[in-house]
Amino acid sequence: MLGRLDHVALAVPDLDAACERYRSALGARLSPPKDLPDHGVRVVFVELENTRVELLEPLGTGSPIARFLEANPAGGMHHICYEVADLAAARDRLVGEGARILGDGEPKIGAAGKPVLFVNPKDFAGTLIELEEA
Ligand SMILES: CC[C@H](C(=O)O)C(=O)SCCNC(=O)CCNC(=O)[C@H](O)C(C)(C)COP(=O)(O)OP(=O)(O)OC[C@H]1O[C@@H](n2cnc3c(N)ncnc32)[C@H](O)[C@@H]1OP(=O)(O)O
Ligand SMILES: [Co+2]
Repeated sequence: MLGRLDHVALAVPDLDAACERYRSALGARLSPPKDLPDHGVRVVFVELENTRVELLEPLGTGSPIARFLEANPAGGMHHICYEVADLAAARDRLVGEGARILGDGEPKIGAAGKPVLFVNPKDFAGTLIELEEA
């Protein structure tokens, strides 16, 4: 069911500061910042040869990463995102395996313009998983 690793996401308290650190200390290639009000985040991608790292800052009130940053004020690894060929089939399979899909269970359009879903971290070894249709 699993395709390639699309991204690893880091929640950061200050996106501009994180970008500057990645740019100057690591020589990283960064995407332009993008606001995703539907998801409550502002995002920049660090482009790598084999995958991407997603830097996330809270946007607006009720951001899903706000509480994470309260618990981890310096930031930290927030989720991993796997590609799947068929998101509805992947969701149905996971639900059949007893995993809980977050939200209303319906896909939303993610930062790459593709449908995404999130799986409860309590059902996957404490790691929040995002599934993205390839
Ligand atoms: C889609 C756009 C973009 C993209 O790539 O395309 C993105 O990736 S946007 C990413 C931001 N969106 C989301 O994360 C959506 C899914 N997340 C959620 O619905 C919530 O963040 C949720 C349910 C995972 C946690 O909600 P909340 O923070 O309100 O809950 P608590 O603080 O009460 O935590 C409950 C419990 O879960 C543990 N937890 C929270 N976040 C994580 C995490 N990222 N990884 C692992 N575990 C997490 C937290 O420690 C609590 O554990 P407990 O043992 O009960 O103390
Ligand atoms: Co993501």
